Amino acid sequence: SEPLEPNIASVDTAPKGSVEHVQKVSAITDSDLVTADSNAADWLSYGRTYSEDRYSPLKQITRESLDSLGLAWSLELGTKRGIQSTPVVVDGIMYFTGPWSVVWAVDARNGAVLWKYDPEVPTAMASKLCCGVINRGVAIYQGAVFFGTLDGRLISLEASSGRINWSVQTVPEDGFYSITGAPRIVNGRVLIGNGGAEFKARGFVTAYAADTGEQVWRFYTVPGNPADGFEQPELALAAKTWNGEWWKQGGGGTVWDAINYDPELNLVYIGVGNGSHWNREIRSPGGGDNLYLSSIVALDADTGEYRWHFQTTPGDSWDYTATQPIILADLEIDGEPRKVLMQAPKNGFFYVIDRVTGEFISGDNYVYQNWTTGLDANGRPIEAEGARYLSGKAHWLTPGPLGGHNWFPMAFNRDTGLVYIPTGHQSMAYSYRADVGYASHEVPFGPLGGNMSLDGKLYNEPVFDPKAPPPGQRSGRLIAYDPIKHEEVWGIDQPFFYNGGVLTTAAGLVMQGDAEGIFSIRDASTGEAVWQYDVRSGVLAPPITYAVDGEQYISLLVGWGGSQGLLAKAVDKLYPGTLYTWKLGGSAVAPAKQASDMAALTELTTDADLIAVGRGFNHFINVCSGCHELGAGGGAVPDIARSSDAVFSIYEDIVLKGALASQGMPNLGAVLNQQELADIKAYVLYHAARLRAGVDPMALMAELGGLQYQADQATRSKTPVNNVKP
Ligand SMILES: O=C(O)c1cc(C(=O)O)c2c(n1)C(=O)C(=O)c1cc(C(=O)O)[nH]c1-2
Ligand SMILES: [Ca+2]
Repeated sequence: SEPLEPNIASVDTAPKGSVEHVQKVSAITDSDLVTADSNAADWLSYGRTYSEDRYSPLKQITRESLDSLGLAWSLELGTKRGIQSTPVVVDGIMYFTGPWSVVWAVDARNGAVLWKYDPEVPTAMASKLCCGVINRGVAIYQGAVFFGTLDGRLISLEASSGRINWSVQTVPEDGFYSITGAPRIVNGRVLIGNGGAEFKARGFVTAYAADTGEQVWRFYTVPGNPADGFEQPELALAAKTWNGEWWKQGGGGTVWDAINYDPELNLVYIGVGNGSHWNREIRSPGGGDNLYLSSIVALDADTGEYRWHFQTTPGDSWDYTATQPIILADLEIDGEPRKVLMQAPKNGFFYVIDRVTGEFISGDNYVYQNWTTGLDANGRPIEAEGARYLSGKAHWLTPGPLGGHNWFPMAFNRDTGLVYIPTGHQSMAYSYRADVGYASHEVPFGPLGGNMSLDGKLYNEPVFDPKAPPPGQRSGRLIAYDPIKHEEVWGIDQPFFYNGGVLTTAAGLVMQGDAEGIFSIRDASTGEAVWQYDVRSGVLAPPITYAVDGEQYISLLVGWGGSQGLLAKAVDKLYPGTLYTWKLGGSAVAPAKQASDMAALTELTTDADLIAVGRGFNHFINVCSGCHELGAGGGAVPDIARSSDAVFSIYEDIVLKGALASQGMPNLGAVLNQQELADIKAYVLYHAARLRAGVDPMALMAELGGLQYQADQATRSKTPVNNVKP
């Protein structure tokens, strides 16, 4: 018999989807969350259970029954921005987030929308985000739906109606903080982190009482100014690993994705991000490990007090965050049962850590990396010569700042013992010249400010590694990794760098959507694709599976965007964001009508010099790129490089006078002057011309990084070019 019925309080009398039904089934308790593993039918929290292994016990959909798998329903979401959310499902009611932190409640049997809540994030917020207007999901508990907003609010909604219970501002309002990650529920509290370490942030995670929104505890990941005193005793110790006046730039260490909980140990595990600035030499001159950057930190769930930490990348200089998803598992290692946590952070090593003590068990490369020659017996990286790029040369390092693995959830299958990881291969020339310094203290992003370029060759002599992916080349690979034998069991190469998160099931299946717009179900033991469906837009989000009324469903949110979607297209046709759901015998037809070919790139040309183009690129990144995905095709937000001549003819009115303010394009008259606007136009037309000439988009990014640097050099003695405040 298959475990297809939820073991949470079900309602027999009220019809599914009615207020009475939703009220009852969304009244999730702590015990429902602790026993979520035995509730095969539902998907109660971000990673399905507290272990966040994304392993579903459902097995109605098998290799054998796949022949009859078909679309049950689909729902168009009216957006063309990136979608990363993991839906949660309880007794046939599904909740998820879309772009701009909008929340949806739908009937999981047919896609009927029960309610939708738009927190009305100010559109100007887009310029304070590294990676698009994305959100990774909600938490449900005691009749409420919790989620974070891009502008830093944590909101509780009534699950049955979408009406607001409470809302709290979780970050300083004047900063560059944002929330993209999903909240987690721990013992009556809602835990939420934030992002912003590419700008100017000091990381922290906060616990709020689920019923009132009152703050219970907050844990800062990096020390502030010692003169102000330390909020937590271990920060005094941590401060000894920092130098200079790091607090002026916040230090970084944002907790923007992984938060796990082990109910038995009553420990919370947080994944801590990169430094701000990226380059330690600027952030903390003279060195230091810079605790707790790029670490996994264990906290007491009740008090938020520090218990232990494991630092994956001491003294991070590469944006090697350790925020990547964490999976809790019980493994037998050298004949001993061990309670472990597993993570594949950006730095290219797959870690198995004792989650009771923080002891390092193993760390192996899951992708090619060249910033170390390996790890020592305690898991500390042995840095390769030149890895800190202080030599006056540009060092071609892999992984680059997008990591060997980013936020895309991996999955662990207890039956095969394998971890399925969506990995990526890419490099960057990290480079620094002390004589250049930073032009901007607001935006320490890769190519900005002249300390790093995307390929470095225009101003610092590059040191290349022939084994690392060369400039402009990025690819993906879904791997099945054995955490005990330390080996890849199978791997599927993928042409594009970013592909979707992963789900695995007790039927021996692994599921993932990819950047080409194909959703694949694979044999978990061999990787063989046994079923595929064309979802027609690049996929970022992970699939989930659930059961209602004895039928198993698979759902996947589709919508291309995020940090890669801002730069590069996935497929040539643009479809609106869509939620697809399949079941055995499903015969629904996918919506077809709204597909549109991309508008052609403009053929207008520019006679501006390359310095103006470099300046324009700089302004574009600071002011425009939060919304406009240049050259990528555009979606709800038009691609400026594909504007019509008519649009270009009123370009100044649009940007400096608010001609399209009613359609969401802010009036930037107070932000940009006419010269800056002319530079941006020069850049846009240059970009379009280079793409029309067939230049690879990633190689073009590298070229533009160099032009930006030259422009910065040219204007450095006069006005800093990087000081535009959005
Ligand atoms: O340092 C940060 O605060 C921060 C935040 C985020 C985010 O909130 O999405 C990303 C990153 N860093 C980051 O380094 C990164 O590679 C990244 C990729 C994405 C994405 O959505 O595709 N977000 C983020
Ligand atoms: Ca980052």
